[in-house]
Amino acid sequence: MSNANAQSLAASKAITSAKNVRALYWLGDDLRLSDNVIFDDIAQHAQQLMIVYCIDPQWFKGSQYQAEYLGQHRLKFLLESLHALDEALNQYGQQLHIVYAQAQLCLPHLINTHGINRVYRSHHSGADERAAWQAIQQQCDTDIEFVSCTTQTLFNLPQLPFELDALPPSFSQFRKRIKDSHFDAAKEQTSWLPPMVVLQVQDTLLQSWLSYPAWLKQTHMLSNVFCGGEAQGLLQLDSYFSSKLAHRYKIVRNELAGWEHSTKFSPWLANGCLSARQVVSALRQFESQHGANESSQWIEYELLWREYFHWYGHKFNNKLFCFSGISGNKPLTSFYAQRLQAWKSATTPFALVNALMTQLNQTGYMSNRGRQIVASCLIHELQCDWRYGAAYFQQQLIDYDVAINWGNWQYLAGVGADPRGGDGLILPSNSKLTILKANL
Ligand SMILES: Cc1cc2nc3c(=O)[nH]c(=O)nc-3n(C[C@H](O)[C@H](O)[C@H](O)COP(=O)(O)OP(=O)(O)OC[C@H]3O[C@@H](n4cnc5c(N)ncnc54)[C@H](O)[C@@H]3O)c2cc1C
Repeated sequence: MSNANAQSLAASKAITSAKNVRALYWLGDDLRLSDNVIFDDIAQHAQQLMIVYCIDPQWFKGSQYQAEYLGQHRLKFLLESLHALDEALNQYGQQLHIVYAQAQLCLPHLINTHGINRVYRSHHSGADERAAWQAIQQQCDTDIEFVSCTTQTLFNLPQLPFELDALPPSFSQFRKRIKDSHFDAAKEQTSWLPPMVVLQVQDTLLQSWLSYPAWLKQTHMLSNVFCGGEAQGLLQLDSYFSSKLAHRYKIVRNELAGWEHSTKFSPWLANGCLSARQVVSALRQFESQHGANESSQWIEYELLWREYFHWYGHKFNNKLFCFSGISGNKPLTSFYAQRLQAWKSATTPFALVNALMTQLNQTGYMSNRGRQIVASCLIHELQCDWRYGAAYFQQQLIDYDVAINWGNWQYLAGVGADPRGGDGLILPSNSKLTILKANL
């Protein structure tokens, strides 16, 4: 199934007229009702609906890079986002079913036992997520329709002025190419959703998936300044643009700490509680009221970095996780257990790195410049394989986003896009200490 919204939705409309649609919406990084093309399509074409989010038990097992997929801070933000969405859905007479099971295992079962004939999913920039989507399709009858739509990026694939295979090799070229392209404005929330598909609760398999372990609910013990959910994301959007902070963004965005030095939209964007289009709409409104300057425009520039990495993830698939990245050149680094452990536990010889890692460990967030510093330290000072750092960020960051995270790590390791750097921080190897000294 193509990810092109226009094409998949047009196809789904043609089929819709002929049948009664019992839809299943498998949620991922699209935890919102507003500006969500999938909910809009469901409202128009489905007669019944089941909404599911799968928490995969594998997420809590160690990976090959000695980190979990999902740490406590991420889990807390995710659960808050899911519960907020469930509450919002209740207003529509709907419910979010959170199942503790691998999607490839439980979704085909749910689809087959509940007479589902159409499945929706947001098109994901992660290779594993896309593989899971394919695996589910292969386990279902061929007359079930699978519809995948873009909800994370500004542009849809057909709106890009090039084929995905021809994605420019550097961010600067990407930015030039899309300069005159247009994306859709953010949309309002749907006013209606179809009634629920009634769950076969006597099904013992389903019962076991619905009763997820008690420890999963313990994350409220953690305190954090960030709170997940669409309403909280919209509140942060409103709060940021109600002030004049955007007029100073470029000047202060590289500060290492401070709530107001950057937008802090990333956790909500990563979980899809906010859309990039909503951010751009709010930014344009701010600029029409208060005027644009270099700083306010720089917010859109950073969102284009995000956009670039998303399409980069779509294009390069598993190369995102390769030691030699997309460049094919292996960095001169290795795996050093003790150095990695010192880095993770904030006990390196570098005070600044330790302070930043402590911040990450305690909150699940770190500023962009902080991330660049600790990543450069792991790669260039401690000479560790960059993938161990990327995997630790994956576990810890509440704004973890597969393409942005692994793309930025590749970039800093010199094996990704634009390896000579476009953001002013990539250092030649003989000046690797400069970054630490400059910030001490
Ligand atoms: C090694 C490393 C790993 C990173 N991992 C992630 C990640 O997993 N998830 C994530 O969202 N960001 C990641 N970033 C990018 C960036 O650090 C965060 O997006 C930013 O710090 C989030 O804070 P903010 O929302 O206040 O950003 P702002 O400075 O206010 O920027 C606004 C938005 O622009 C986007 N953005 C900003 N910087 C970047 C960037 N370098 N690359 C792509 N998009 C950007 C984000 O969506 C951000 O919310 C990483 C950066 C590095 C160096």
